[in-house]
Amino acid sequence: MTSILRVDQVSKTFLRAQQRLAVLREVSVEIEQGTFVVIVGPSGCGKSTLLNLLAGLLAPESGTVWYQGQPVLAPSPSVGYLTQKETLMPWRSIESNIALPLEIRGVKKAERQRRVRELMETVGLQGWEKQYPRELSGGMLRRASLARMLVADPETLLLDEPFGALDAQLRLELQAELLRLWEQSGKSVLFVTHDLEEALALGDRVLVFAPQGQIVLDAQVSLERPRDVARIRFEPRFIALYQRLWEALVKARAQQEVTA
Ligand SMILES: Nc1ncnc2c1ncn2[C@@H]1O[C@H](COP(=O)(O)OP(=O)(O)OP(=O)(O)O)[C@@H](O)[C@H]1O
Repeated sequence: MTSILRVDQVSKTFLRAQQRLAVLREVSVEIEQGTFVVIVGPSGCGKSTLLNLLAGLLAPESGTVWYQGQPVLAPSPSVGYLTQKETLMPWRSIESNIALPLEIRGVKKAERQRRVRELMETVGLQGWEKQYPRELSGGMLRRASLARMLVADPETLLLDEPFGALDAQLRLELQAELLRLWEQSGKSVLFVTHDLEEALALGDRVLVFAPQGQIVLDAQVSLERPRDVARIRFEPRFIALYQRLWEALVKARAQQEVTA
């Protein structure tokens, strides 16, 4: 299999209270084309920073991030990024927020409208086209952001805790929808979550990060597909994998306490 994303010996620091804080230290990881890879790890271990580097929003201090064999120097239309924080524009209606990536690419209005309607239906937001972000619940805003990320059909998706704030039912619905989209499209996905059940229900592979992006476990999730996200958690193999992830996470947290 060919890797679509490659992080090669990447380090990143931030300045905090006049001190250099090492957030990623010589991190190397490869993501194979078409796979669904999940990252879990304690808060502050550098997951979002890694996604920012992969999205071309930050530059590494040393090492290189590669996308399809080219160094990443700026954001690319081939890579969709759903950040942890909502970034919908408050002055634009939901449909015009979702249409924005197509507008930027100069897609004609009729085609924009067709794609936006299609995506709004996919994420269950039909009827909310003319509303503004302030009129939507947190879950609906997430769905709108998901639609905006998908509208221009990027080949690789970076998702940072996309379903964290949703109620359990909606979360399962959107997980199932994302899996369906992914299974039909052959896209590559890198997904960050704190929820181990979500990681195992979705991923082909789960990476457990410790502080500074150190990988304490790289686990293949050999559960059959397509998956029923609601039921898969009751399978014995799922439970065994959950236990492995949990133990790795405990180890990662212990390292965090040592470095804190
Ligand atoms: N722009 C910045 N300036 C200074 N420090 C930063 C900046 N961005 C992130 N950090 C710090 O870098 C560390 C890693 O942050 P990051 O958001 O990558 O962690 P994370 O693993 O995604 O955490 P969480 O699970 O809570 O989202 C944190 O200590 C954070 O405070």
